[in-house]
Amino acid sequence: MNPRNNQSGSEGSDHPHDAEESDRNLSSFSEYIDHSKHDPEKVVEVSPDGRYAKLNSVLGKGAYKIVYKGIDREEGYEVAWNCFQTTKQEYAELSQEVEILKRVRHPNIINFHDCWYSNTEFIFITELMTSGTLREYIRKLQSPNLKVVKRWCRQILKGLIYLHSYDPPIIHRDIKCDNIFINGAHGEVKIGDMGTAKMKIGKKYTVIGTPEFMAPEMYEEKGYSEKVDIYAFGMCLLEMVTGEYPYGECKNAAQIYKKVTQGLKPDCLSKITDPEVLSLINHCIAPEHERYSAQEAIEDPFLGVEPEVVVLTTNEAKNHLTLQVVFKGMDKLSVKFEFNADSDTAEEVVNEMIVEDVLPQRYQRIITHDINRILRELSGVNEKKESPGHLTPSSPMVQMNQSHGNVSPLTLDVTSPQTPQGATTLSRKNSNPEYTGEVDLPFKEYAPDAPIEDLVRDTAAAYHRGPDKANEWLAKLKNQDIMTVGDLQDLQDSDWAGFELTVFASRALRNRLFGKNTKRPSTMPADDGN
Ligand SMILES: Nc1ncnc2c1ncn2[C@@H]1O[C@H](COP(=O)(O)OP(=O)(O)OP(=O)(O)O)[C@@H](O)[C@H]1O
Repeated sequence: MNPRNNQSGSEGSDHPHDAEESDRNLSSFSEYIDHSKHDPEKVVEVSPDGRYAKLNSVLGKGAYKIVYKGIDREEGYEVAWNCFQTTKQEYAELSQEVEILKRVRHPNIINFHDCWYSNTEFIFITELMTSGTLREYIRKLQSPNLKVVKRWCRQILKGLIYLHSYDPPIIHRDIKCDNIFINGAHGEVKIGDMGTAKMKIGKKYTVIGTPEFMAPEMYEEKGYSEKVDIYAFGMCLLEMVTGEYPYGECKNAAQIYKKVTQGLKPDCLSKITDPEVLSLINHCIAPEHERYSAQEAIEDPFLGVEPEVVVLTTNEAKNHLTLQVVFKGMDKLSVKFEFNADSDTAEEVVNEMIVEDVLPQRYQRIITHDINRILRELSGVNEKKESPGHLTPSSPMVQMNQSHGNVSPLTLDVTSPQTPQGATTLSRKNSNPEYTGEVDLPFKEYAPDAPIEDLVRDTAAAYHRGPDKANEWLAKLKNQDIMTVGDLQDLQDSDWAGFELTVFASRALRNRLFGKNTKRPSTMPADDGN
């Protein structure tokens, strides 16, 4: 960057003084002008607050906007300086949208930094992506291998899960490979062109999205949901694996419209031979009511988000374990639970977590199998206690934090994929803004005469169970004349078995009532602090 040109609002800041100064280095003034006109590092405009500088370098042009390279002078980063032609009135109408965009922060979504209006242009500053769009990459790589495709898909879907988790969901409306950007060095993928959908509507263009990527319901003008992004994602996946633009056989938007509204799939779909890829695409481009959500798509077998069970802690006797189901490829998504090897079986515990909607059914076999494997390995360790040298680095035992004493059987921390929690206009459905995983619930103090409803409804809500679940638990407790919290507090451990609650419900309620490390009935094992 040339500091001589850093003058605020200077559309070509060629002040005569600069020219005189430049004479010392250049043979003539005209040569300087010529040179600077093509100097990509020349600052040609500065933001009203002076923080951002637009450089003389066009990164790309789309149907709606021109994007220049820019510099964040406060942080020293390169940024993208986007110019979108619009009226001041339209800009003012976007203010709410802009506030939302500023709050959107996710590693797989291009950051929106700032914006203002200047000379018929809505100017906004976003994160700069260095390696072009996914579309360009696909053309370059010809047919990228499936490992790369999976990595891209997971990242796109993580971005969509994030957007759709807002309440109401943020709908991108124009997902396509040209709007997905890559940062070369690490193959990092981010969704771009955020928020321009509303601007394009403002401009009264007949088509909001891109016909090839638009779900049938978008043509119908009856309203649509965030599922339109999943349809578009399905079309992106089709382009990634075939290298062809969907509906390439159509000559114009009208032909595409006809095919899409008749439910006819793009011709290139027939070129897909991998059954897993085909199945995922079909789930994404299915009619709206059958279509995957972003969460379901990322859990599809093709993307290989397979659960794995790891041992977090164990007592010395290796019969009280804290286990955690971790979903590979899904950051921080986990289900943590206590397991008593003397009284629990893997089959029962997994089954209960499925009944309680903590785990999706399709993982039943693999998780049960994994827990049994851990139990086998642990009993093997018990038998070979005298010779512990047999542990290999890959053994789950190596991940174990040995604890001394008993692990509380009451702890149950769960973060499940389906944890919607209603909220105000624009809050995240997930209670934790960072998706940091576990929901650690402290016990809550209840007066002994508090109605049992208070405890049950609180606990159900805390573990993201719906009112139906809470009513089911309540009915079972009331059947046994449990009317107040005090009635439960007085019980012995063995009494809980009589309620016919699932292990999950029982543990959740007891966890809430007695806490992990604090109050507990005298009959329960002493806590070692784990
Ligand atoms: N954040 C960015 N970093 C780097 N280059 C970018 C960035 N955003 C846009 N570009 C470049 O600018 C070009 C135009 O941007 P974009 O496609 O978003 O414009 P548009 O008018 O909204 O698009 P469309 O025609 O798809 O509606 C892109 O193809 C890309 O080359």
